[in-house]
Amino acid sequence: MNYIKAFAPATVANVACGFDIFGFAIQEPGDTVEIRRRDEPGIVIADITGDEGRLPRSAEKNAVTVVMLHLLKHLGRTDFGCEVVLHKNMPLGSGMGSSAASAVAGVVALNELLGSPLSRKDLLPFAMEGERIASGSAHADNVGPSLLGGFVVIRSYTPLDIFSVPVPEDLYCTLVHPDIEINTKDARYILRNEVSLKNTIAQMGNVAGLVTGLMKSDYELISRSMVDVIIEPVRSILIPSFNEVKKAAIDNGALGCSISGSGPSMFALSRGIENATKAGEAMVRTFAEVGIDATMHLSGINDGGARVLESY
Ligand SMILES: Nc1ncnc2c1ncn2[C@@H]1O[C@H](COP(=O)(O)OP(=O)(O)OP(=O)(O)O)[C@@H](O)[C@H]1O
Ligand SMILES: N[C@@H](CCO)C(=O)O
Repeated sequence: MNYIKAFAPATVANVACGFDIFGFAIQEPGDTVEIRRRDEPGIVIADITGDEGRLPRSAEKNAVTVVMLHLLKHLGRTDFGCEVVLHKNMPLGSGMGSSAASAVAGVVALNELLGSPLSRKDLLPFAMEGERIASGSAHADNVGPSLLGGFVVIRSYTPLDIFSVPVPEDLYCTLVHPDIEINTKDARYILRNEVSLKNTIAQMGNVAGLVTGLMKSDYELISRSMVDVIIEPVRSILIPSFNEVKKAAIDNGALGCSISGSGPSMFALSRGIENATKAGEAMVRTFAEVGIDATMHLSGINDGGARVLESY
């Protein structure tokens, strides 16, 4: 094989109460990567589309290629060379898992080109290196679901222990991206390192409630559990009209609404596509009231994750 084209989806990380431990994949948008074998060793970025020239062109600095360099080193394939074209289909600093989608598409494409020496799950630590370069933290709650699909729990980082939770079929996500930018690095920097016992107890109850609600298709329990008493109160100040947008989603039929990843995107979960549409439209209208354009993405939970689109 000489050529692979792969797609990796956007993701919603944290899912309200699960900072760094919960994430799920949506259907669209996502990044697409094309890689082509070349005779000389080394990885070269030949082109990037959709980034308005903002992303690094050096293979050591871009999430899409950093993960490939780590994988090649692990496999002892320093003789290998390829050319990479990245198609960015989502904004940077969006809270939609933009850097993660590039990293996952890159590592999946390269693994396929090399004849699939590693399983999907074994690619995770390499994909996490893309997050380290993008935000200074190798969190797995975007790369995990983008790679594996579905709703993912990271039970532990050391050792890495990740698993999937089944979700109700009629669960829909509305992801709304206001036209502003927040870097994950900055949004992590403002968090406190200490958490009170009272908030820890409340958060643990909601984490257990959300997983149980998803597994039992108990929409009421999902709704009651989409509460974040630790991260959201700090980060929501970075998003104009956060409280109004959240209220608009819930008043219009959403089960719950919170920050997607480190923001500024906000997501809502709803039972059924009609509620999800109504909630999303209300969220977009509420951002518009303060002069902010917002884009809505409506999707079921993507249970397949990244996929190879073409190979020859
Ligand atoms: N291929 C890539 N795609 C996106 N960002 C990249 C990529 N490679 C490097 N970066 C850098 O990562 C930073 C953006 O990452 P950040 O984690 O803040 O955004 P995000 O992935 O949209 O957010 P989140 O992880 O909250 O969903 C930018 O500084 C950007 O230059
Ligand atoms: N869990 C990470 C996700 C970033 O998308 C954070 O909230 O910083």
